[in-house]
Amino acid sequence: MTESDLPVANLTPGRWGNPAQSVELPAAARDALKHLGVRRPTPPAEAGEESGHPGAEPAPEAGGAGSAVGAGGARSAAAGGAGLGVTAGQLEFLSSVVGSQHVALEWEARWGHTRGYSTTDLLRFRAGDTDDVPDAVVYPGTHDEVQAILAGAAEHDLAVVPYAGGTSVVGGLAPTRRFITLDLRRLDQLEELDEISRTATLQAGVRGPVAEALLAERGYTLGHFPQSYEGASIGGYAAARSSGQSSAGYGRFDQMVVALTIATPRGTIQLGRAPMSAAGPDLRQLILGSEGAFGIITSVVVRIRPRPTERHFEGWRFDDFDSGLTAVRRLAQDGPLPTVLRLSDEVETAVNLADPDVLGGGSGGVLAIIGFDGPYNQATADVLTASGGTNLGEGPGETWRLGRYRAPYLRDPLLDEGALVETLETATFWSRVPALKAAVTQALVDALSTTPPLVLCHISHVYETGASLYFTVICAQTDDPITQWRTAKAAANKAIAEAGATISHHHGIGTDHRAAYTAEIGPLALEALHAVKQTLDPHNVMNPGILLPEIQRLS
Ligand SMILES: Cc1cc2nc3c(=O)[nH]c(=O)nc-3n(C[C@H](O)[C@H](O)[C@H](O)COP(=O)(O)OP(=O)(O)OC[C@H]3O[C@@H](n4cnc5c(N)ncnc54)[C@H](O)[C@@H]3O)c2cc1C
Repeated sequence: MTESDLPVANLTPGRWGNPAQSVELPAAARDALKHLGVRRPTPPAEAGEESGHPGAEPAPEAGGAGSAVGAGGARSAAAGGAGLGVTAGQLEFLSSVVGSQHVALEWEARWGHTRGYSTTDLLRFRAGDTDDVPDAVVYPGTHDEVQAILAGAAEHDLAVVPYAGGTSVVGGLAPTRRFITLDLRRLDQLEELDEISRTATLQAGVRGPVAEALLAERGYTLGHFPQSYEGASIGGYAAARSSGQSSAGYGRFDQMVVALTIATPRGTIQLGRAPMSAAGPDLRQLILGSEGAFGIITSVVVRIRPRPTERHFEGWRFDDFDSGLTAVRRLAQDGPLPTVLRLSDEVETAVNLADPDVLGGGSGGVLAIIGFDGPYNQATADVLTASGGTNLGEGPGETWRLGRYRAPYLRDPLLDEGALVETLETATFWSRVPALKAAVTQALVDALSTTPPLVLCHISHVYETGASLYFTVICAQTDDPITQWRTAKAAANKAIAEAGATISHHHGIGTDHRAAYTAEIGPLALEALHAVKQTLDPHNVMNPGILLPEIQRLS
């Protein structure tokens, strides 16, 4: 099975993954949770029930995103009457642009576009928290429709949140004002494939597996495989500077983008006339990572590569994280890099390996995974051997490859059992990696001292000058797990800032990281970004409070 065979997961609100493939927690994991003091919480409130949010109408009988896109969405809800989140004038405007059948006001569609998939988001779903529910969900079908909505948004007093796959884990879909959601799923085309230049023009709503399948038909791959691959979309990858598990071989998503089109409230901008250019600053980089604050990316031109005819994955053992770190740094700096390069620390190795004998007679150590899209490269293996690594063969590599999208499925059953489980990530230069890892781990342990946590860490994105660190935290939930996590996350953010690292390597900023981001870039850089926002979005209709703190709106 390869990525182009995987189906798109139709995510349900508040629970990760393809509902048809939910996973059970292994019995051994349940036992392990007892050692962390994890106890099953009292049954959660029925998610999706109304809780008096000012814009919420009584839940209608059926509907949902699927039926909303179908016939009669706006008409039927409008006929339903009182308490709609949008005014008649706003509804008339939206319907005039996209057609009333592409405006959904039903509760189920709006609830299904509420927030994203951070653990805090999931806990708020479980608590039935209806803050952040959009007033309407609109499904534009063309760039021009997106452009027309943004151009008229201020006049109709609408704040707009673009929604691609909905997998944000940083509060990127929860703005600071009431809003409508523009779901881009109808922008689902491979517009052009230039085999001579090896580029593909993909619309923003194409989901990861669909992009791979469309390219596979022509013998190509994008090579972008984040762990959210089953749900996330091209537009979201670009807007949040995503990085996939094969980044060592294919690069980050922002490195793949050669051109893009963005609709802003002031008009359309097209960037990228050539692969590289000395014509001033690279404005593509201003839009990549802008998380909808300046406008909506409607299509991107990405570099593509021939589909590999063979793939190899294998596991390697190192005595400890430090020796593994030296090995992956050597590969990152002097090569040859594999396509996938991943190093788990001692705790992550112990937690993830059901069979510790994989590492050789229970002697401890840490696990590294390397993968090649294409022929096996013995020179890579030679560097690992010279750095003290032991080749464990294909078994652990294949286990990782086959389970790579399943790990996030465990979060919901863990939450069901009463565990708090969440991830965070950062990046720094090689010389600072050990201190950063120690500082973040200590901050989490201290902040969660009443529910002692397991803190797992791995490296899976490497550069010549540094790497990202990805942490997973597991502990017992307190009675207020949302505050519990926010406190721990604040401590981790502080440790990241004090260590001179970045608040995010690939999850982005959203609302959760906004304060840390503004501190990271400083007041002058923030002012410059606000000036860009003021120019492209003078009435602040785009993603208010996401990425940037809100500024005063022009009247
Ligand atoms: C289980 C899980 C695993 C994950 N693993 C990874 C990983 O391995 N690597 C990684 O990089 N990320 C990962 N993420 C985070 C997330 O999947 C990425 O940030 C992804 O890029 C978001 O894409 P999306 O299509 O879901 O975007 P959305 O969540 O819909 O949107 C993200 C942000 O961008 C804005 N936006 C969306 N589309 C556009 C557009 N066309 N133009 C302008 N703004 C837009 C949204 O308003 C929002 O602020 C993971 C998330 C989960 C839940």
